[in-house]
Amino acid sequence: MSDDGQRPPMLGVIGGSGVYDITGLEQARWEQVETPFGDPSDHILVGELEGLPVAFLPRHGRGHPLPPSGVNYRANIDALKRLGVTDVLSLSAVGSLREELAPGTFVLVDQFIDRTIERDKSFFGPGLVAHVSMAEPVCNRLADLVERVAVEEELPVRRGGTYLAMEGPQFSSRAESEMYRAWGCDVVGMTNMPEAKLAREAELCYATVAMVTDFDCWHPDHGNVEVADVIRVLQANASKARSLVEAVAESFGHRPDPCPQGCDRVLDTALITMPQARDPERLRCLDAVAGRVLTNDTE
Ligand SMILES: CSC[C@H]1O[C@H](OP(=O)(O)O)[C@H](O)[C@@H]1O
Ligand SMILES: Nc1ncnc2[nH]cnc12
Repeated sequence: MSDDGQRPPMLGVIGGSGVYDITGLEQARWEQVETPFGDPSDHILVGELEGLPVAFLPRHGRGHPLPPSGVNYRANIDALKRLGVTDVLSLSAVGSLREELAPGTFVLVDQFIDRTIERDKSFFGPGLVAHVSMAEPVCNRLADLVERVAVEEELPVRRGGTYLAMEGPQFSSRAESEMYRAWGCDVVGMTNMPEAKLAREAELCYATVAMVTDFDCWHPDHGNVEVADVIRVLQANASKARSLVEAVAESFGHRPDPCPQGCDRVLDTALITMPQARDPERLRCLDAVAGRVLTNDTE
């Protein structure tokens, strides 16, 4: 932590389907990180990119053993924070719900609708209750940077869009797909919730590059989505995603600090349980996620 209380920048990258490593890391090593919430999806690849400390975590594990509902999202976010990560860039495969978002498009989503039902969605709970705002779930500072770099790299990028997070693992029925379109959603995936909620609770800046791989099942001129389509499009785009990560790391140092949106301070106003009613066991588990605001409780 620096004199002004800021943690030095460190980029965390969560790779989704088809992105199980990143390139260009110096002093790269896979590290095992233990958390009070269980095991992360895999060991975490730590190193430096363009002088910036970077941590990469494959969301489904190397080789993709974990389904979307089996990912331990709390452990993943806790582990990244524990390593010193300040900003999380999520790379995610999504289906398109819009004619103009063709496969190959990189969408910098700015909103989410959470329809997942089987996941631990909060670090907080009995013994320490917190309510963070999800009104603006994506960090604009990070998204601005990714957009600028993507434009420089001449990637087909679109700023803004709503990501519908479904439970899966089955893809949507046509009625569901049409309903998401009627709701004004732009893309559909299975993983960004509760990931974005947990990143917010952990005071991490979070942004997603949603890489469109298919038209789900609503488009009359395209067949229904299959895994093979997703992988084929992702393989065609994986090198673009990797060079985007390298370029983001290169530009990362030149940014205002602290986060203008306040992502790194949300817990200042979120805790509601009075100090005398807090559960010491819960506090111990929150050492990485919320240690900044709990130092008096745990001393
Ligand atoms: C392989 S298609 C479905 C799968 O792909 C997406 O994963 P991720 O967001 O980690 O790239 C989607 O959410 C599903 O988990
Ligand atoms: N059509 C789709 N639905 C849900 N998740 C996806 N990931 C990639 N394509 C998807």
